[in-house]
Amino acid sequence: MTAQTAAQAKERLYLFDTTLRDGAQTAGIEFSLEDKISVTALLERLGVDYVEGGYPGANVIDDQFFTECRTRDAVFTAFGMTKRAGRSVGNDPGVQATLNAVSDAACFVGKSSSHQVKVALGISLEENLENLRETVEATVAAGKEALVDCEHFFDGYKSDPDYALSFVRTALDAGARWVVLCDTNGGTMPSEVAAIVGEVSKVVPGDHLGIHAHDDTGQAVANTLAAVAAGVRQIQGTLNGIGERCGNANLITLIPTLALKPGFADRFEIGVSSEQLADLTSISRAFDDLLNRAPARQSPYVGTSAFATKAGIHASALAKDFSTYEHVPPELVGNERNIMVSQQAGKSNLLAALKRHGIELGKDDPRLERLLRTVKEREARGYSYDGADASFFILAHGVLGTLPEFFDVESYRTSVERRHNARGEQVVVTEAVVKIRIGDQLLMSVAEGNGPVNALDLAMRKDLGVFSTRIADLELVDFKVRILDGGTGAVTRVLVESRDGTGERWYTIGVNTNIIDASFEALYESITYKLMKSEAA
Ligand SMILES: CC(=O)SCCNC(=O)CCNC(=O)[C@H](O)C(C)(C)COP(=O)(O)OP(=O)(O)OC[C@H]1O[C@@H](n2cnc3c(N)ncnc32)[C@H](O)[C@@H]1OP(=O)(O)O
Ligand SMILES: CC(=O)C(=O)O
Repeated sequence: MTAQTAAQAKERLYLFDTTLRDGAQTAGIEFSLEDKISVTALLERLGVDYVEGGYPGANVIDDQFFTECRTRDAVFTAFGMTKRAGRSVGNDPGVQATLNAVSDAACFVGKSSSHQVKVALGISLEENLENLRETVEATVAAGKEALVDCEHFFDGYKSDPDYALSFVRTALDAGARWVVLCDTNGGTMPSEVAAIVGEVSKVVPGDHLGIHAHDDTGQAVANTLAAVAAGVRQIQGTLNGIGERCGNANLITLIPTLALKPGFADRFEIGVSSEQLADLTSISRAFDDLLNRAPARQSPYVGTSAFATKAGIHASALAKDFSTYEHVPPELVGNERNIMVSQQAGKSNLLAALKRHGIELGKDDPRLERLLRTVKEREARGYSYDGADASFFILAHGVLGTLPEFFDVESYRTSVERRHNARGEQVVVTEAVVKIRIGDQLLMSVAEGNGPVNALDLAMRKDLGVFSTRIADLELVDFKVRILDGGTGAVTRVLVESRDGTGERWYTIGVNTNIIDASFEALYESITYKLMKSEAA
């Protein structure tokens, strides 16, 4: 068999991301509308097939999201629950909200365990199947791809296999494209998943079956792989494994396993290209930055420790051949090995990042070595360029000597005053004064804001002389602060997210012991990036 026919013989696996739906059920995580739009962009960068954007009708943000957001390539999916008993689909506001959302597909959850139907819904088993059938038929009639999440499927199958299977069959007969077998409580073992999916596959074609696994025994990824090996062809999961309770199957772990490991890479293909795979580490860390949390160092494939070694014996063997202590080359997933002898790997990483920004450098260019040292020195002080690509772009141009000098902030001052106003009410007034030099011209601006950073931002952008029109559509979307333990005292890291009229979003970073100055640095770089972008345009 030639390589081409071998590739053709591979079966397609479909990746369904539920970061914005099940992930939104994670304790401690609340997505804003802007967060949801940013996560969607990350998911499209990654190359998943389906993006489940949320639950229309459940809250205002999800309603807004489904009117304001679209996906480019992925199937945009709205979530909902099957219609309630005793009313028609047309009279069920929940079902209608899901069907009326602007989306390509609708995924409805229904209970496939007879025990759950009796206890949690309190309706007859037949009514539950009827609710499912009518909901799926309405979805198909609305011109949408229909998916059904079979809630409590594995527990339901263990206690009443006939009912669990009749639920699956009803969904398919009504026109569902996918029926997704859910380990809702997350307690099923991989051997049980393999056996049950094996049984289901005897009566339902695998290319209609999906798996949705929770991580309550730390085996969501193992359960997902067991299900794929036993026949399912759609995988549900989330970025970095967030989700209800202990989380969902982690797509960031599953994707490289499916793409690189024997038993999967040779049998299946996924919609993630090798270039997208090489972006995996960056996407995972950008998502953590968006959540305002430190990435887990020991995350498989993408953690900073995933390819790190401290042991001298390992380092010596690695210097001879990296495969001695690495299960896959880190660059395949965009990570880097972290050992004393790894200067080449660091450079390769930088070369890839520079290329993303249209900067081509030779591997022997001495400026690359200087940039690598600068990045490492700054990361040791608290900078993190994985989630701040625009700041990396500016840093690179600075080190390469190609950073234009648009404007210089000669000085700034912020003040916060708590006082009584004329009516005797207590008010807090914040003000910023900024002196900006553009060539020979000195401009001074004053602004009041909600707080010192807001005032500083407004003052900086109030009058940028000849550059004012070029930043007119610049908008600050988000502002995140994290206190880092720098070892010698607390350091503040500020991440600013900006966008402009073209819809492009970029991230800049500032680090300082002083939160205002860290914010100033991130704001200044955001404006500089925008000016460089407009210059290139
Ligand atoms: C396994 C999962 O993760 S499924 C996804 C779960 N996600 C969420 O629940 C997050 C968003 N949910 C919400 O905002 C709210 O729960 C809403 C808007 C959907 C519903 O709110 P409410 O109408 O106030 O109902 P509430 O949340 O209290 O209870 C759920 C109701 O749905 C019913 N229900 C649950 N699943 C289904 C189903 N598949 N089909 C029909 N009805 C169902 C329950 O019996 C209960 O009805 P009851 O109040 O008559 O007993
Ligand atoms: C649908 C879903 O989230 C579950 O069953 O866990």
